Amino acid sequence: MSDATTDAATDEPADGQEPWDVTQDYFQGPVVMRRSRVPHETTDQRLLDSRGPADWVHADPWRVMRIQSEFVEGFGALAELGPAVSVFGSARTSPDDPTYALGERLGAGLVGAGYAVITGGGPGAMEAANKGACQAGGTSVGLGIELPFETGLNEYVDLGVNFRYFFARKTMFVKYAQGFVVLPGGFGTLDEVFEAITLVQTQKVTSFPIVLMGSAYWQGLLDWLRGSALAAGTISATDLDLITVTDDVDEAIAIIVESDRALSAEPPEGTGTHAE
Ligand SMILES: C/C(=C\CNc1ncnc2c1ncn2[C@@H]1O[C@H](COP(=O)(O)O)[C@@H](O)[C@H]1O)CO
Repeated sequence: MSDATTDAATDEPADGQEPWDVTQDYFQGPVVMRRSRVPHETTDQRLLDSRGPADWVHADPWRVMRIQSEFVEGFGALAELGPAVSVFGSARTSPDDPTYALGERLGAGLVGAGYAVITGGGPGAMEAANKGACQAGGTSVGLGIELPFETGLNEYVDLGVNFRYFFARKTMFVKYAQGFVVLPGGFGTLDEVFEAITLVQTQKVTSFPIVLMGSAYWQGLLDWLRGSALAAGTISATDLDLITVTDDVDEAIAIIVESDRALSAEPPEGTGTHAE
């Protein structure tokens, strides 16, 4: 669409029209422009004009809108979820691996204790926890992530949200869960565990339980945390208390239930005991 006062192709004043008055202040929201800064087109013109390069679609301000929309969609989908636990674990755990059966028992047990199960919605350990939750008749949630190799949400997800950005998705895992249970996993799982530990350790969130399942798998990491990180003074002994390790599904669930109960008995947010 072209403007009444300029020729669309050249931005010059159209025949018989007055040029833009560059002696007048030009207001664009809070911005004031004068002389050479006075634009030759209005904001509406730029919005309604479909010609020209489309590079702006890939520019950061536009990206911010997409990021914002992921938060809005995620909050909207999960706001009424009720009590939930986020379960993490390897995307590569095969259905015949004992960890898969552990994930199924965990998913079912969490449902039995009144929790929805939130996972990354992918294959492996995520699928196992969703399967257990789904088959136990509970709420099985998958927060998928757009990856170059598309895997899609596993078939046991009943409520799914697909994210483009990892950080928006990670907010949902924390915001809507009463605790984290972590099955054996690789880099993705480690990232999720350590982000949770960091949030609790720095008191950026109300403390929540982080339970690692599979003691044999996690032993090497715990040894390193004690033998290297603690020994070097990069973490403190109390930081190690932020995680619990167990092989027992009932114990993992009991830890979350107990923490949930203790938190419910605490004064509500805003009374000085919680971090913003
Ligand atoms: C590797 C394969 C598929 C990957 N698909 C994923 N879908 C959803 N979420 C994923 C996926 N991969 C990683 N994640 C997240 O990280 C954790 C698992 O990562 P790990 O490196 O496998 O431990 C998991 O909790 C997800 O949130 C095809 O096999």
